Amino acid sequence: MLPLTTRAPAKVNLTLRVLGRRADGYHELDSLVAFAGVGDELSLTPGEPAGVQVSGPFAAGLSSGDDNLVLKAERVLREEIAGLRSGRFHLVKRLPVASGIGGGSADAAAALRLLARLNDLPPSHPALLAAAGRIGADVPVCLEARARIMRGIGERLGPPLRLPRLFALLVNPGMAVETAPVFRTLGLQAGQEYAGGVAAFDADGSSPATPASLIVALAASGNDLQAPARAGAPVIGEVLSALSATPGCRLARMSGSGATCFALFDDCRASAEAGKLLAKQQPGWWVKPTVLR
Ligand SMILES: C[C@@](CO)(OP(=O)(O)O)[C@H](O)COP(=O)(O)OP(=O)(O)OC[C@H]1O[C@@H](n2ccc(N)nc2=O)[C@H](O)[C@@H]1O
Ligand SMILES: Nc1ncnc2c1ncn2[C@@H]1O[C@H](COP(=O)(O)OP(=O)(O)O)[C@@H](O)[C@H]1O
Repeated sequence: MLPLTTRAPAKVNLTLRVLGRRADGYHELDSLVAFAGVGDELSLTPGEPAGVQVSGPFAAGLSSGDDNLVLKAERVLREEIAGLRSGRFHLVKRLPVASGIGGGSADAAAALRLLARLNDLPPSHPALLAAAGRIGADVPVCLEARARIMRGIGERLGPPLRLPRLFALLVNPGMAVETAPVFRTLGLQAGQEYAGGVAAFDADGSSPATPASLIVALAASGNDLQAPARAGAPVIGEVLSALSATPGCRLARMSGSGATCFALFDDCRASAEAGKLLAKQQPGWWVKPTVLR
């Protein structure tokens, strides 16, 4: 049987506000999430022996064992849907691992979408969202991979937003950053509220209509995890400085818990030129011009 395929686009937290810490230790967030043109690719060949094979530029160092989030997604969905049909996955890993752009979450969400197709489950089947929430905090927003406000620990999703296209440059300095220690560095006790900065804009209202007005709204907000991540990985400060210094950069910020940062530009020529410049200055960094939407 022919493989089923899907893309697993990178998630970018355009803003990320921490509102407090829950009794279970997880943090309440308010984050405007968008998705990039760059991503992993996942395919599923029905009927073949179970497992995942990994290839691509970031395959090294990523396990193809049970801890791969693709296989975790399959396991969790199997617990929700008795008699689930599956097969062998092939993951082309193009996104840096543990990098704040949710590559693993995107892969898990992609696996859920492929399994839904194979088992004739509609995309709105409640088991898919239930499974997504059990796999990881970022997986629900990656299921549909459309821009929206994400709240709670990631399970409360606003309606899809029609954001103007943003011309962006994504840069990762090649340092994996674990998420949990970054949250811990905020130093919040269970039940404590956090007076972070302002949210980007009201999730239920309309978003700014032009890229320029959206960038102005974004600039008034921020990422509350940026300072704690920088404290543990000072190279993030170097990435932000390098991005801010590129001609035409309107905003430079970290995504998620880092270390990937993004810069926003007025057009695709400016983002491409900035990409060429940075790739020359820092040949060891992952540098990707892309469109966020
Ligand atoms: C920070 C964010 C922002 O989108 O992105 P990344 O940096 O991972 O891309 C996410 O909230 C990450 O989501 P995800 O990576 O799925 O997190 P999980 O695997 O569920 O949790 C990893 C660890 O992060 C902490 N965690 C995660 C989410 C959250 N809202 N509060 C937390 O305190 C917990 O310590 C948890 O044990
Ligand atoms: N398919 C996968 N892709 C990326 N990371 C994975 C995958 N499966 C398991 N992981 C593990 O999940 C953790 C988070 O990875 P990732 O989603 O890339 O991070 P982030 O959300 O910070 O971008 C990493 O420690 C990685 O080893």
